Amino acid sequence: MRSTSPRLYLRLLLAATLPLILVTSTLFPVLDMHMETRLDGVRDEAKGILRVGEEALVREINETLNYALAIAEMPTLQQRLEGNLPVGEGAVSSRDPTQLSVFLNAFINHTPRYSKLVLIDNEGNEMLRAPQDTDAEPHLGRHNHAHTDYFKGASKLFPRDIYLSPPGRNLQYEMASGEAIPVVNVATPIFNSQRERKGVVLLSLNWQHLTQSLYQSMQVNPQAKVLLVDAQGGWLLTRGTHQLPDLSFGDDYANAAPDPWSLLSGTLEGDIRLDDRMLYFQTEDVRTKFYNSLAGRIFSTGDTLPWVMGVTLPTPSWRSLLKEETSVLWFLGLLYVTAVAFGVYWAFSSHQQHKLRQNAQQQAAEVRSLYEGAPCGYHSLNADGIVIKMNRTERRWLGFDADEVVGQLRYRDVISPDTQDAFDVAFAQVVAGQPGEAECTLLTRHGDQRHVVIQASGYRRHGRFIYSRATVFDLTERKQLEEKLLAQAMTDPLTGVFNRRYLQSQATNEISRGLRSNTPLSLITIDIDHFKRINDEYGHDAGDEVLKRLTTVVSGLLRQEDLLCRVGGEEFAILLPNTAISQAEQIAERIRTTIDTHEVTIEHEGDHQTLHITASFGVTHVELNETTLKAALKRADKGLYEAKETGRNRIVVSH
Ligand SMILES: Nc1nc2c(ncn2[C@@H]2O[C@H](COP(=O)(O)OP(=O)(O)OP(=O)(O)O)[C@@H](O)[C@H]2O)c(=O)[nH]1
Repeated sequence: MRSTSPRLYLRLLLAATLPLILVTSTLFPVLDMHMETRLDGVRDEAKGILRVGEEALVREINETLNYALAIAEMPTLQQRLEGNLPVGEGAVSSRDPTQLSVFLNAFINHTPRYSKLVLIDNEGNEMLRAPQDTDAEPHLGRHNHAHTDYFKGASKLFPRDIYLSPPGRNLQYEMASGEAIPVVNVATPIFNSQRERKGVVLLSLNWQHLTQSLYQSMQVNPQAKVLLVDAQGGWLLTRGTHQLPDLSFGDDYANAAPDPWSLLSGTLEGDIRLDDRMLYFQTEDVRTKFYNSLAGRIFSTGDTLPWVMGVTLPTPSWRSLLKEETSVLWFLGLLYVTAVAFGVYWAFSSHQQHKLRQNAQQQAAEVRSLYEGAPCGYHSLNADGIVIKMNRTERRWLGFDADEVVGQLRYRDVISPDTQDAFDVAFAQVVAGQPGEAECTLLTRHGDQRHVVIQASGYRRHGRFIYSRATVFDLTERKQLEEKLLAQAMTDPLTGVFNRRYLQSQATNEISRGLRSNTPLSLITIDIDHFKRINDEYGHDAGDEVLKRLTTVVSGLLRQEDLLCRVGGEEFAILLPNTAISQAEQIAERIRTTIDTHEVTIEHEGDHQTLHITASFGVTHVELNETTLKAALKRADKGLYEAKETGRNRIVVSH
């Protein structure tokens, strides 16, 4: 339990976090695509607004160019320049009362995009000015424009070519109604009908008016913010950006916003993300981008062209996207909850499975331990009798390691030759589908023998024998016990010699052996004389002692193959294989003499008593055609009886 709980917690944690990661990683690209689509929409809208602004800008500039050209080609204007001497010192054109002057004044007054119109001769002298009440620029000494950029620029141009003074930081200011307004000067040369250069006409474009019309045209979306910067990063509008609201004309946008500027200045067209806004921009070069214009070529000086024009619009945030896509949110939530539910189910079920697996493993280990350490042997054999499995107990009996038996050992080879037949029969039964059992002797690696009984059955699949499963019980102890019990059953507990039952069982063997070898078999019966007296005089224990001593003495006089048995209380019998009756008589005599001369010392009432014992004997032969010892015993007893009757301590042979 100590190790499974953290495992469960870990699984639950995984169940909660993995779905989140999976769902997010699956749906993020979809939402991201949504976001991209929105951004594309914003980009398209910005492009559209920029297009409108660009048209307004180009229109304003083009109209100015066209007006400048139209004025330059007015015959009266050319005549004015040809027919009059240049205006001298103090003789300003604003006081010219001619019809031309009236016309031009009216034109300027009714077109607010222009702040002034100036007619300049070839020497730079101002010939005419409209409106008349416009003060001459303070930097123009004596109304001479000879040193101005527009005069110098336009003086070299061909007909219909235009000079555009560089706006931006070079914006020129002039006073109008007491305030300094920025202007952009547009100048074009004036030629007469003989194509002689006669002077220059200057038209000043009120930049404030232009930017105003830009704002009006571009603020289709009230959230749109306009950007117009010259090539040096000079700010060209009256209002600032969303991020830099304090910017005003001529300010250094490049310095104030270096990051966007580095991108703006290096690319012709594109978009940039500025925090929560998108800036769409493109370069505008009014020198080349003109249409519906009568102008030839357009020139300018300085390095402030082209301008960069742009518009910023707010970009959608993730929050706003999700707010709009509530169905997606619901779907996400549902998906996540379902995934977590599945995850939790998985965590619990796999935890349960883990526990079951652990239990199964534990049980398997227990079964394996029981199999290996069982007090009996287990083994499995394939159809060829090769060991495919054997438990530790049986391996230990045989003295082999696992790798020496599995797939290596033919089980029949460890069975003693005399029990191999029994094994073969039982194994054949098992292979045939019957249970088989055989008592065999196993030959161990160390040369020992082990008596076992093997009980086996076969494992079959689709009616085919696959392998046998055998239980091997060790019979050694049982055999020993049996032998012990048998020995006990056949032995006289007092004297340790065999009893009557054993004598009778062995007699059959000895009779048949004698028959086979054609050798005689004799029998002696012995009965201690007056044994009752010993009991009576010295006690039963003393009698027992006498019986034991006598047995020892008699045993010492016999051969290995002779069989001494106690057949009654104080009566003994000796079966003598390969012994003729005459030899048996001699043996009986030797025993009788030994007993007679052998004194037995016993303890009686604290004293040592020496007893003289004698015994009587009956001797007979065993007929080899008899199957039991019954008749021989009877004959011997007859002789014994006779010996008793005739005085004891004697031998009587009965034939
Ligand atoms: N101490 C002892 N006495 C036994 C045992 N078995 C039998 N006896 C005794 O042996 C005696 C046999 O006596 P009897 O059959 O009358 O014969 P006997 O006294 O030996 O006299 P004879 O055979 O005629 O010489 C009995 O008193 C039995 O009680 C025994 O295992 N131990």
